[in-house]
Amino acid sequence: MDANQRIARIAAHLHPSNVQMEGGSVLERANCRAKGGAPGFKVAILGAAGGIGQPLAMLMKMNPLVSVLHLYDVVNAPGVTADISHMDTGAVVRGFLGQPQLDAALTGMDLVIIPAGVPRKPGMTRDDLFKINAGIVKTLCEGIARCCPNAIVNLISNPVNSTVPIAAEVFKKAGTYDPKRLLGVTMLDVVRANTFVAEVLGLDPREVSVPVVGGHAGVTILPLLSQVKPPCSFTKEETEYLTKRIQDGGTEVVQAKAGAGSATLSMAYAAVKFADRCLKGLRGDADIVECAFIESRVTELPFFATRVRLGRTGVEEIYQLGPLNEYERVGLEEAKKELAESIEKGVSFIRK
Ligand SMILES: NC(=O)C1=CN([C@@H]2O[C@H](COP(=O)(O)OP(=O)(O)OC[C@H]3O[C@@H](n4cnc5c(N)ncnc54)[C@H](O)[C@@H]3O)[C@@H](O)[C@H]2O)C=CC1
Ligand SMILES: O=C([O-])CC(=O)C(=O)O
Repeated sequence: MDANQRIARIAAHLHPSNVQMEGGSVLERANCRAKGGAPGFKVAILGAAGGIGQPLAMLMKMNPLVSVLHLYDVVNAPGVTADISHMDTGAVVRGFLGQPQLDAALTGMDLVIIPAGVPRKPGMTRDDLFKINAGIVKTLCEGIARCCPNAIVNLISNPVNSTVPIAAEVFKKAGTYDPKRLLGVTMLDVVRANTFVAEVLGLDPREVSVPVVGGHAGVTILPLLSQVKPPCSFTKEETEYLTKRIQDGGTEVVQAKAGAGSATLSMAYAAVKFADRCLKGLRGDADIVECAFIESRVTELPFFATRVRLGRTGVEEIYQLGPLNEYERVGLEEAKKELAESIEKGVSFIRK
């Protein structure tokens, strides 16, 4: 490239219309750069302009495993894309606005993260979001089936206990379903459990690991405090306090935000932590074990969150629950009752 060409290119970059949106010549340049850049994974965020989406996009732009980052939303995708694209990290960022650009956003992706949909307000349950979010997840998953059927999907939109079964049914209908690649994100429950347990034990949360199984709503969130690492024991009061605090962590934030939404920053942190583990699995790293809500035979229910091993093909091993104490056995029965209904609601939304 000679000096004139370089200047023309810089000038084009400075022009306001030069936000890297789908369909322009800048996209072609970005494509060239992406090819010449560091090898890495292609990641799309659907709902990238939202409360979770924006910090999630920022943190994914900082992830060295990502070479291309597609930001899709039905509003404000150009603004968020322009902003994030100025970060001097490796990933090339492109924005996609509205349904007509969904397919372009998804084509070629290795990992799709979905935080699209409405959040709770005080007094609502996650299930109250079903009416709106079920349709959003359906539409987005139809796009994934069309454009990147082999991508790993990290589903964040609530109610996760129903949206994951919805996604599975959409993929089955399209003939693209692979249960190893569909994961409901329950990482925030683990992140909260690690934090609250560490507080009680007087430890650094980074030293604590709490398996959280079941699902992602109220009593379906089942922390296995008998399996905490490092090994420890809790009094009955501590067990009850911790279990309830972990189960109600989302509501704690919804109430504190008083109508301005639900957890966004801690969720973006948890989503990036989880996505990074999925990418490391895809890369072939060994011993990548995390909790996720997936198709499972660990219980009689078709979906259940447990610890899973992630690898090149997604979920490569699903771990059993391990020994439960009496408190956890009672909690498990309660969790399964509610979970069964939420799963059925999701399945019948597509099969109806
Ligand atoms: N799995 C988990 O642990 C958690 C899940 N959530 C859930 O994540 C979802 C998003 O939460 P927030 O980011 O706080 O909400 P938000 O309202 O701030 O953002 C949602 C974004 O989705 C976009 N959107 C709506 N319809 C869309 C469509 N058809 N295609 C693409 N984008 C679309 C909106 O334009 C908006 O930018 C909610 O359902 C919330 O309940 C929230 C926290 C934790
Ligand atoms: O509570 C909510 O509505 C959002 C959520 O899932 C969480 O923070 O765990």
